[in-house]
Amino acid sequence: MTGAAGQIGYSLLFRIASGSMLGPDTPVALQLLEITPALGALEGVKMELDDSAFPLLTEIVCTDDADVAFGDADVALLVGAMPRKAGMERADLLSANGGIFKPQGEALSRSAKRDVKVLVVGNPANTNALIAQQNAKDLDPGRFTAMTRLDHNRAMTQVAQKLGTPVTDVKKMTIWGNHSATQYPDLFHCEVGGKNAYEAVNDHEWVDGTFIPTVQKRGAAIIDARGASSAASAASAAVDHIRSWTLGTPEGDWVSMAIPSDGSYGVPEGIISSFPCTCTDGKYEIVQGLDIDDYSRGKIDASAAELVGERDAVSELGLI
Ligand SMILES: NC(=O)c1ccc[n+]([C@@H]2O[C@H](COP(=O)([O-])OP(=O)(O)OC[C@H]3O[C@@H](n4cnc5c(N)ncnc54)[C@H](O)[C@@H]3O)[C@@H](O)[C@H]2O)c1
Ligand SMILES: O=C(O)C[C@H](O)C(=O)O
Repeated sequence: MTGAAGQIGYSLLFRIASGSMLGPDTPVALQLLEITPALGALEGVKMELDDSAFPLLTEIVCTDDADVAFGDADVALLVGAMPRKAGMERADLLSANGGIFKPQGEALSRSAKRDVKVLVVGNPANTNALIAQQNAKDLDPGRFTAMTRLDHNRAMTQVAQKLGTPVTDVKKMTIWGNHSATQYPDLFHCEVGGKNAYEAVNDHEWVDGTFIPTVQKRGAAIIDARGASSAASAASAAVDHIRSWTLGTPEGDWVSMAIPSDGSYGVPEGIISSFPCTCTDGKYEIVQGLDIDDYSRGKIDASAAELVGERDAVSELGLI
């Protein structure tokens, strides 16, 4: 895990060590990366992990060397990133993150297991994943994913609350596109209690004017309310993403993962965009054959266009 002394790390590490991510029978060795000035704080987190006496936890390594952190890694959680600061232009943000994700991609390529599962959480997550992927010349590009599971979980709860049902009744939620305000949470293919969610809601105004913007802007709403970005829920979503990828998705359901596009659903090939995915035997696959109407088409295309713009910007900066 990178950014291990940060807010998300403080939640995520304890969930992983307890077995939530890889199951109750899988031992966990943690290799934690931080920038040199944060190694002291990271040592404090290690002390607390030690003090929790987790039965599954076999080893904790704290380092500022990416090759040590990624050495023989089965799972790489790229959480540390450069946050947007007041007055920062998008190109500045992409460039600052390129300085992190380019060398980390190179280190993953040198040091991680060939079948490493990479999840990028640090924002802008999709494009940071693309930068890491494009600089990991000796790894299969398909190993690189970005997190839209938090958006997926947020969308599930919004629709469950609207219909007054438990969240366990919500199946086949899909987030399309970028982890940004252009993302498209899709109720047309979602099911609640076995019924089509859009029809069950039966309120287009709510879908268009409340549901979609609430999910799209939830990150900003958390920042406004907490004075800091989501951390425990982001950690929980990262656990969910890797658990689904590793242990599989249940029959009759799917999850949202940002993965390299193969051109499915008209999303330009190569960008790392969110799709409905099933996972079996440690492999993910895009759910095929969904009907996309004009309303959804416009929203999927808008988010894909934003990702193409980000890809072109990092390409111009020489990061990919
Ligand atoms: N995809 C999502 O759904 C989602 C949700 C919430 C937050 N985020 C993003 O996750 C990231 C982390 O959030 P946080 O709240 O934990 O932030 P934070 O600032 O609390 O922690 C980030 C940590 O990363 C470390 N770091 C910076 N550069 C590093 C590098 N090169 N190598 C290793 N570590 C490095 C910092 O020292 C810091 O400890 C942010 O970019 C945030 O926007 C994404
Ligand atoms: O860190 C942010 O900007 C928000 C975060 O990505 C979130 O969705 O909560």
